[in-house]
Amino acid sequence: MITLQNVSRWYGQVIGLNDVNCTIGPGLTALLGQNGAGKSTLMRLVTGQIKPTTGELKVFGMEPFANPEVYRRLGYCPEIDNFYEHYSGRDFVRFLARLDGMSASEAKIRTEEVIAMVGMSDRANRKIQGYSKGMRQRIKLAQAMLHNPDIILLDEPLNGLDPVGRREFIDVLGGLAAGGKCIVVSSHILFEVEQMTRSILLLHRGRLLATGDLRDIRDLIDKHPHKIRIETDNPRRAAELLAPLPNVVSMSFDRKGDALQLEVRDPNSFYDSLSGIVLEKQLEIRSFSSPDNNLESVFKYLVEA
Ligand SMILES: Nc1ncnc2c1ncn2[C@@H]1O[C@H](COP(=O)(O)OP(=O)(O)OP(=O)(O)O)[C@@H](O)[C@H]1O
Repeated sequence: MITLQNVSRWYGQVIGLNDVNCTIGPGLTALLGQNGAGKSTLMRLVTGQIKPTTGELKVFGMEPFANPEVYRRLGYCPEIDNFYEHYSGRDFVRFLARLDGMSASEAKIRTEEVIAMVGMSDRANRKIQGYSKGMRQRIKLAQAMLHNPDIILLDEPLNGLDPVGRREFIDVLGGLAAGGKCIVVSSHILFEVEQMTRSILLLHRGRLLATGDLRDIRDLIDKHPHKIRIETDNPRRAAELLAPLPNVVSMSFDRKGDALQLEVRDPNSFYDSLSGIVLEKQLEIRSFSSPDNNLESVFKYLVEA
């Protein structure tokens, strides 16, 4: 549905997207990258708001810039909110349906359909100004679906959502993708994307660093020693019990003496062994965390790999 061939976009002296080649088809694809990676630039290019400086961009086989034929089949949820806050969600969506050219009765029917698709039927009469972030995202998505587009792009839709809201919204997106739509979602948070899809485009400083299955990238990361921090009242005992495990590469104590830092290979099998030891030897652990489980580490691994 979307193809980019050697697409670059410059903003004066600044490069927003650098020689990107990719195709995006039906299903849910995540654009993953840190701030400034080029995610919004790619979305603005695909939605025809800006033109590539060089290269060829096709959406449904056509150039999207200033092309209403493409716009009719695209839905877009920008990162910013731009609602009439004193409208109810239902009135807002119906108003946009009318702007889209639907008759009053068509607009009424279609509004109910899209509001139901995003699970807002029972709450859409409340004023938008009192909505949670999750409800705002749902209404934004509802209005983007009014004209039944084949491609829907959402810029950082999970920002600020609590875990329940995030799960629910991901389920709504998953449902649309399963129905054959092409859903493109940008995010800068790795674990958010992992909950959402396996299909990713990894952007870094305007370049496409990796595409495909997130699990392959995970495997690549897991080949490197993985840092794990275990907080416990007795780090020495923890060290004694964990040192014999085959995947532990190194260990050090935290200066305050209440944590153990480890480097392990194959973190999943380490976690399996850890839970066995905790139960069998009654090792008390307050918390454990993996400072490596973030996007920066992914880039570090990929760039250095
Ligand atoms: N209108 C603009 N004028 C000048 N530079 C821009 C403009 N828009 C984006 N850029 C630059 O292009 C690069 C890519 O920005 P872009 O907004 O696409 O990244 P992003 O991944 O969406 O990041 P963010 O999550 O911060 O929006 C950045 O270096 C940014 O500063």
